[in-house]
Amino acid sequence: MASPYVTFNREQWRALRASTPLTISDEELSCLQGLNENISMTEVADIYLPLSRLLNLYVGGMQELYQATHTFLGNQDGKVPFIIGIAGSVAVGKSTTARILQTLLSRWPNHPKVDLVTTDGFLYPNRVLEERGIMKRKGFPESYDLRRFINFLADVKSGLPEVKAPVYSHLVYDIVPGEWQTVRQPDILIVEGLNVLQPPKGDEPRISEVIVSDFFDYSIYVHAEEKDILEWYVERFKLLRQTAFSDPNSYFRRYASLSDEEATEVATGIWTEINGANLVQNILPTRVRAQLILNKGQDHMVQSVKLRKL
Ligand SMILES: Nc1ncnc2c1ncn2[C@@H]1O[C@H](COP(=O)(O)OP(=O)(O)O)[C@@H](O)[C@H]1O
Ligand SMILES: CC(C)(COP(=O)(O)O)[C@@H](O)C(=O)NCCC(=O)O
Repeated sequence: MASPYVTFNREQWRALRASTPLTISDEELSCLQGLNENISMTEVADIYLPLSRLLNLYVGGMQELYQATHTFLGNQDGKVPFIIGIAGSVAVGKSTTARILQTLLSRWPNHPKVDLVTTDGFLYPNRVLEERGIMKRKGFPESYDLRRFINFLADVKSGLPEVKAPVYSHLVYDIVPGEWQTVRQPDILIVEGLNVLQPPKGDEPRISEVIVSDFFDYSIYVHAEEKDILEWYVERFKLLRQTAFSDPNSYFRRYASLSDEEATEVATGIWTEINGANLVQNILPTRVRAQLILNKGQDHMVQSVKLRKL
């Protein structure tokens, strides 16, 4: 079967930036660096600027279509946000990709308001996970309140003036009761999480079932070799000892005093038992549904980009 994707190497992808002059100010550069001090600015220029140009063309196309409908109907309905889904493993770089795109996309005059929501807010609270005996399944499909997530997306897409998403804290490792993120009719909403391209539950998809990706206007999968992702996961875990784990409110206070060797062992154990298993069983199989795949190398640099032809 012919591949539905066109593959670009770095040079070919970088060249796609050329036809629209895109410049980035020093202020914006330092803002991006502030998101993640490890981001290389070459990477932003070569990979993420062309991607923001592609997305800008898609958003512009959709805005024109909505305008045509409004003209035809003679009404002035509320704005409908363009929704971008970003999928991939724990620690592959979804949040970093999402925040770079949020910053770059908000520079375009026709869609300045770009909001970002992470799907961890739709995890069940620990109390429910404990009741169901699935505390060690955080991030697996059954750990999310899918109905709530779908309702949230439906409300955003129907143009409601204000839609609230629950908030998850990595520090306390639980949903924060009474805390909400409010989405107010952005031009673009980026939705980032492990599960955003997941198919319907069960072996037999029901025809009437709505799935998360039905609400997406565009979808991106961030991919890397599992051995590299594990390395980034362990690295991040070790760094957290000096930051989040040392906080008195941290759920993982006991990890703050681990030696390098112990930290590597604990992180690798969590990876094998939870995040790696979830990657293989539930996340990687969804890659084929993405409209665009970013293939990252060991140094976090994108080596190739796959773009769906249709
Ligand atoms: N483009 C990048 N360049 C350098 N480091 C990166 C890049 N993207 C992610 N990282 C690093 O990899 C780790 C995982 O990234 P993160 O965005 O938190 O992943 P996720 O949201 O998928 O869990 C972090 O330590 C982050 O600093
Ligand atoms: C919170 C997560 C499930 C990610 O959620 P997402 O925002 O992708 O929906 C994940 O980061 C996590 O905490 N996994 C559990 C195992 C671990 O502590 O790494």
